[in-house]
Amino acid sequence: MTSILNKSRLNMLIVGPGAIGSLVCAQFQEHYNCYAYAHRPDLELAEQLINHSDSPAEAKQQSLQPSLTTLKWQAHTSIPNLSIDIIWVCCKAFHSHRMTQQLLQQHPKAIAILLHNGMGPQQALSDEFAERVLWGATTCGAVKQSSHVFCQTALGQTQIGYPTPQPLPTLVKQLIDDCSQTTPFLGLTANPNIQQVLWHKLLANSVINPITAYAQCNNGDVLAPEFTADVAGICQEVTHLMRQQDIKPPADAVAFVRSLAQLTANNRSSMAEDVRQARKTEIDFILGFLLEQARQTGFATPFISRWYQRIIQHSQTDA
Ligand SMILES: NC(=O)C1=CN([C@@H]2O[C@H](COP(=O)(O)OP(=O)(O)OC[C@H]3O[C@@H](n4cnc5c(N)ncnc54)[C@H](OP(=O)(O)O)[C@@H]3O)[C@@H](O)[C@H]2O)C=CC1
Ligand SMILES: CC(C)(CO)C(=O)C(=O)O
Repeated sequence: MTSILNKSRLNMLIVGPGAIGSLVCAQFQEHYNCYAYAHRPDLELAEQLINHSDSPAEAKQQSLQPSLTTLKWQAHTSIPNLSIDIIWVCCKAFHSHRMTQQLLQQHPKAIAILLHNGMGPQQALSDEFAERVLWGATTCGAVKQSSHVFCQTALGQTQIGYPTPQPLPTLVKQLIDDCSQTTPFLGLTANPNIQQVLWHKLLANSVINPITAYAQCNNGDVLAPEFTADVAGICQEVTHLMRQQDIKPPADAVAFVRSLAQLTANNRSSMAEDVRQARKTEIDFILGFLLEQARQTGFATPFISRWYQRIIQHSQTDA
């Protein structure tokens, strides 16, 4: 008999019930109670996730029918005194610290798993809540298709772990185990070196996101000769900062970033979309975070500084 069938249903709270939040709900709703944190009173939850068994492009080519998953989540405010076991933090990086801090205080049994892009809130929350905070990074992709529908655009991997090596709580091991036995939406795995995973993702986001946001182009356009010097310059600065933090950079940082740009060539980065839709970007948690690291060590970062300024001048900055 599987582990899923042996246990009572646990309560999960999804903070930021957007694209990534809908994947978390789809992944766990059969065996866990999924609640979406209502950060505003008029929040309407999406009802469906369109999921292709393969990449959407491949599915289209092969005329595969997408599968539809009905999302069974409820708004959290309607259930007072609910005891939460797991908090999935799927909001944007600029909401993460305040929301997670508040919810971990309100739910003293809960463990938070942070899935947003960028860096900064992770360390601050671990400093305050220690082993109640797990760090995560996902290569899954999802977008909003209409007001009540999200679409999974990439079936990737979601890695979670503690920033310093220590055993995962039984409950978290159970989640990973359960995921491996059901339809994969998140591809959840444990990684004892999650800091490295997050820094490598930060490297990619430091190059692809600002360039695509500023030039309003697809990820693949970052490979164009006009950006070669910027790609190399940002990579050189980020890898220097990684080494200063004792994080091992990819063997060839430029090749690493270029291969990700190639892999996601027809996609638009999250920052490109945020700028296009005049939404606040996560620049302060990507290049802003790196600028703060550089400031602390006195390392000059002309490429990071230039691209940070470009995005700040180019985008909306309100909360
Ligand atoms: N989508 C993707 O493919 C990927 C996204 N990521 C990262 O995951 C994170 C989430 O991205 P994504 O799901 O795309 O973003 P979405 O915009 O789809 O979702 C964010 C959600 O947060 C909600 N929100 C707004 N304000 C608050 C608040 N104060 N407290 C809590 N929640 C709030 C939004 O609701 P409202 O309707 O009010 O705006 C929305 O439901 C980001 O860091 C992103 O970079 C990482 C990899 C891939
Ligand atoms: C890896 C990349 C650039 C994929 O689009 C991403 O994480 C983002 O858009 O934020």
